[in-house]
Amino acid sequence: MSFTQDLRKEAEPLFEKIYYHPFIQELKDETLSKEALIHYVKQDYEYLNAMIQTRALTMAKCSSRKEMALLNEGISFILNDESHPHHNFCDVAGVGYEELHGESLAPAAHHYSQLMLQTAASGTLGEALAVALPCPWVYLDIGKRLYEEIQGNKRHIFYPWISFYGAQEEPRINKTLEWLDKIAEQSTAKECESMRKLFMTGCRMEYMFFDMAYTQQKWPV
Ligand SMILES: Cc1ncc(CN)c(N)n1
Repeated sequence: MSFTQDLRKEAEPLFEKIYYHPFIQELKDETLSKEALIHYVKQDYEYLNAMIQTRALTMAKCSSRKEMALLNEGISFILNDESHPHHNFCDVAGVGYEELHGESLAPAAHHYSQLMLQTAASGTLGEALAVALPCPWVYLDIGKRLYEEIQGNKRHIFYPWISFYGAQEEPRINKTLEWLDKIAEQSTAKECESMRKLFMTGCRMEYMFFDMAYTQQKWPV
């Protein structure tokens, strides 16, 4: 089993917990509250800014144009495409997208963003890739499963969100998995352990992010 296959196996219970979080289940049932949708978009817009910066910091650690191009694709995806699922949520909630920009980060989104940025700034290339891997990987899993469950129903109110994440990022994720496997092959057991821990924490933060949106988590003081 490759390093990333091991990661995916270890994270299986977390992927399950995320999929069965009420945010995702109510999204599937088209009953998710307007407040949760709005809180999610506000926080995710800022989180994705941090992800762009994370990718840029990671790029500074690359040694080839091929590696840089892959990270660049990830940045372009966020800048040019990832507003589509946000627009879907805004349309359902009946709010304008631009109205939701500029929010300060709630505790879970703050912690997740800082973890990625700090790892990308001061960690190794492998650590930077590992901490940012749950972001596309978890959403691909959710999108595929939801797409199957709604049987590709285009009239589902969240069809644009579901179909977007069910397909778009797969080729790039596969390239990243191969890349991380190569890095792991050349790393010590201690370095692999650090990548593993960061990946698992990233998965936990994906759960926390949906929970934050669902409960509309804010700083209590
Ligand atoms: C928190 C979070 N994680 C992942 C994704 C999917 N790129 C996202 N939009 N937001």
